[in-house]
Amino acid sequence: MSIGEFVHDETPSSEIDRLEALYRPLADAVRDLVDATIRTTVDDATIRRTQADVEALVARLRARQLDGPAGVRFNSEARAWNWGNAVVGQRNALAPPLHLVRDPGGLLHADVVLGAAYEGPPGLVHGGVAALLLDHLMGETASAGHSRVTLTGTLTMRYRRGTPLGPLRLEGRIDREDGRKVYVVATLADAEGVTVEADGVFIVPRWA
Ligand SMILES: CCCCC/C=C\C/C=C\C/C=C\C/C=C\CCCC(=O)SCCNC(=O)CCNC(=O)[C@H](O)C(C)(C)COP(=O)(O)OP(=O)(O)OC[C@H]1O[C@@H](n2cnc3c(N)ncnc32)[C@H](O)[C@@H]1OP(=O)(O)O
Repeated sequence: MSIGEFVHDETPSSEIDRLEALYRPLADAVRDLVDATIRTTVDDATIRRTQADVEALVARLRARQLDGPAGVRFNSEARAWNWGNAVVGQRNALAPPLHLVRDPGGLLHADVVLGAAYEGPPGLVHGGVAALLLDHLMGETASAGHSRVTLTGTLTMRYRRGTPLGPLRLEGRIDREDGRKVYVVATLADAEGVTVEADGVFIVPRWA
């Protein structure tokens, strides 16, 4: 099969910390720009002027850039960084981003606030976004603290009721394992309780 490489990169963790602290506020500002673009009600001239400003900023950043996506890199200290990841990427304004917390006992959880950029039905989280976030949390759950690589094999969602935009919690845990197959269960919940239940088979690929 073909997959981009996990690249061994000897950048020290302290330098990764410094770079993340540099880029995170930029990604936050771009995320805010996305939200503002959806919700603004300013006049036409202001929209056109803002578009020109944003185009100038894009040109400034593109003065020097990677040829392709950011990929996943890791160093000998077992520090991994995947800055472009659609769910947790520290430099990706499309990612909420999810901050995953590993609890004693094997549960993995994340608290997140989803705004206007993640809307599907009016006022509700897009079903595909719910699946995106759950998929990632479940993949990380199956990978057991990056001790192994797993890929999503099959993912099943049960949407029990609409998930309102706003503060949400995701939780995942390993249900059982069978050879290279890791069965994971997870939930997405608002303050009133579970809105989406997911179960999936995550597979340690033959090549890993
Ligand atoms: C190397 C250095 C590593 C360093 C790592 C460091 C840091 C890592 C840091 C971060 C990681 C970053 C992100 C990861 C976290 C989350 C990402 C979210 C998850 C995703 O977003 S991931 C993308 C979507 N995902 C795909 O893109 C998969 C495409 N697909 C394939 O890559 C293959 O298809 C694969 C691998 C699935 C199987 O390939 P294979 O050759 O290994 O499997 P094989 O045929 O040997 O089957 C073995 C047993 O699994 C059963 N089985 C097979 N396929 C199944 C399926 N689909 N569903 C249910 N069961 C299935 C068989 O029935 C058999 O079962 P049995 O043994 O009982 O017969």
